[in-house]
Amino acid sequence: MAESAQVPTLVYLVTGGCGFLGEHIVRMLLEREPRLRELRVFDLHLSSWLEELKTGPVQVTAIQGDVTQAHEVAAAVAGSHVVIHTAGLVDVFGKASPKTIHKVNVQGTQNVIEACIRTGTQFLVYTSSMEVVGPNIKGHPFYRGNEDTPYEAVHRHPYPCSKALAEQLVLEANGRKVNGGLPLVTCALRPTGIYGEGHQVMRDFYNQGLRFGGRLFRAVPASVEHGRVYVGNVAWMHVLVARELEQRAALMGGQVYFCYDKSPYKSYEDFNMEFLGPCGLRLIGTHPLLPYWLLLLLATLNALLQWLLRPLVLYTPLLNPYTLAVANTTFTVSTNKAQRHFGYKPLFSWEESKARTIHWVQALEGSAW
Ligand SMILES: NC(=O)C1=CN([C@@H]2O[C@H](COP(=O)(O)OP(=O)(O)OC[C@H]3O[C@@H](n4cnc5c(N)ncnc54)[C@H](O)[C@@H]3O)[C@@H](O)[C@H]2O)C=CC1
Ligand SMILES: CC(C)[C@@H](O)CC[C@@H](C)[C@H]1CC[C@H]2[C@@H]3[C@H](O)CC4=CC(=O)CC[C@]4(C)[C@H]3CC[C@]12C
Repeated sequence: MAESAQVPTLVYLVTGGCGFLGEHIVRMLLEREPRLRELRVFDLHLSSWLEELKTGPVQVTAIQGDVTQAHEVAAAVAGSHVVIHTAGLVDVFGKASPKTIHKVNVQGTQNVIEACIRTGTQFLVYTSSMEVVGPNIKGHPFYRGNEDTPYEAVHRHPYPCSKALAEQLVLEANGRKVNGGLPLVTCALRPTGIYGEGHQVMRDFYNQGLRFGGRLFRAVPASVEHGRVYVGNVAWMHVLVARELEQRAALMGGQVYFCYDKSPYKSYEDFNMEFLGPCGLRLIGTHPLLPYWLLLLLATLNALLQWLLRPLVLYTPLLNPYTLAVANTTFTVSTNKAQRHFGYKPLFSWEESKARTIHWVQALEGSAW
C-alpha cells in the first residue's frame, strides 16, 4: 500500500458505515485521511446523509449489502487497500436471536476475512469490544485493566460470545497470504462503552426520563465504575490504525488495543447524567431505590415478558438480567499500548466530547425519537 502521502490513491472500505460509530469513522476519514481516492460505505441499511458526502473530492461509494452474504462482501472488498470492519449486531436487549447475532458478527467477519484473502486486500481493522474481555459471567470487576491484565473472560450472552469469536478469527488471520502472496495484516480495537452523537441507548435513557416527568431512577450504585469513550475518539483511533498498519505491520499485526479516552470513570447512570442533566433530567436516589434482588426479579420478569410477547411485539426494555449484571460490574481500562504502538492520543478532550454530546441531546428535544 506504500503510496505518496500527497497523491490520493487509496481505497478504503467501511462495513457498517451507516451505524452510530460507522458514520463517525466515515466522516473522520473524509476529514483526516488525505490519501483517500475512494471511500466505500457498505451497510445493510444505507443512510440518506451519504448523499451529502458525494459532493467532495473523495469518491464516496454507497454499497447496500449484507456481511452474511460472502459474494456481496467480496464484491465490496475487491480493489480496496484497507477494510475497516465495524458492521455488527450490537444487541444485548433481545432484539435479535442468538443465531442471527452469531451469523452477522461471526460469519460476517469470516466473510470479510476471506474476501480480503481472495481479493488481495492486505489491511483489516476490526471493531471489537471491551465485552470480549468482560464483565464475565461471574461478575468479576476489571479495574483499570490493560490488554495484558489476567481476567477470566467467560461469557454466556450471545453478543460478547460473538465478539470474542470474531476477534479471534481476525487475529488468527494475521499473516495469512492474500491473493498476490503478500501477508494479511489485521488488528482489533476494543472500545469501552461508546457515547456521543447518535448513541441509541442514550436516546432511550433520555426518552425514558421524559416519560417519567424528567426523572430517572438509580438502579446502580455510584461506586460501580464503567469506562466510556467518546465516539469521535473511537473513530480517530480507527483512522490512525488504518494509516499506521502498513508501516508498523510487524508491531501492530495480530494485536488488540483497548480504545478509551479521558472520559471520567463513573457509574453508567451517573456518566449519562453528565449529558442528560444539562438537558433537564434528574437521577433520583443517591443509592439504588430498590434492592438488587428486586431489580433482578424485575429484570427477569422483563425477560419473561419479552419471551411471551415475542409472537406479537418486540418488547426490549433497558432492564434485563444481562444489562443489570453488566451495569453492576466495574469495568475500567487504563493502558498506553495504543499510544506506544501507533501514537494514539484522544483527538477530543473530555470537555469537547461532553459539549458535543450535550448539544446533540438538546437537539433531540424536538426530534421524533
Ligand atoms: N456501541 C458501543 O458502545 C460499542 C460498540 N462496539 C462495536 O462497534 C461496532 C459498531 O457498533 P455501533 O455503531 O454501536 O452499532 P450500530 O448498530 O449503530 O451500527 C452497526 C451497523 O452495522 C450494520 N449492520 C448490521 N448488520 C449488518 C449486516 N448483516 N450487513 C451489513 N451491515 C450490517 C447496521 O446496519 C449498522 O449500520 C460494532 O461492531 C460493535 O460491536 C464496540 C464497543 C462498544
Ligand atoms: C436499567 C439499568 C440497570 C441501566 O443502568 C442499564 C444500563 C445498560 C443498558 C448499559 C450498562 C453497560 C452497557 C454496555 C457497556 O457499555 C458495554 C457495551 C459494549 C458493546 O460492545 C456494546 C454495548 C454494551 C454492551 C453496553 C450496552 C448497554 C449497557 C448494558
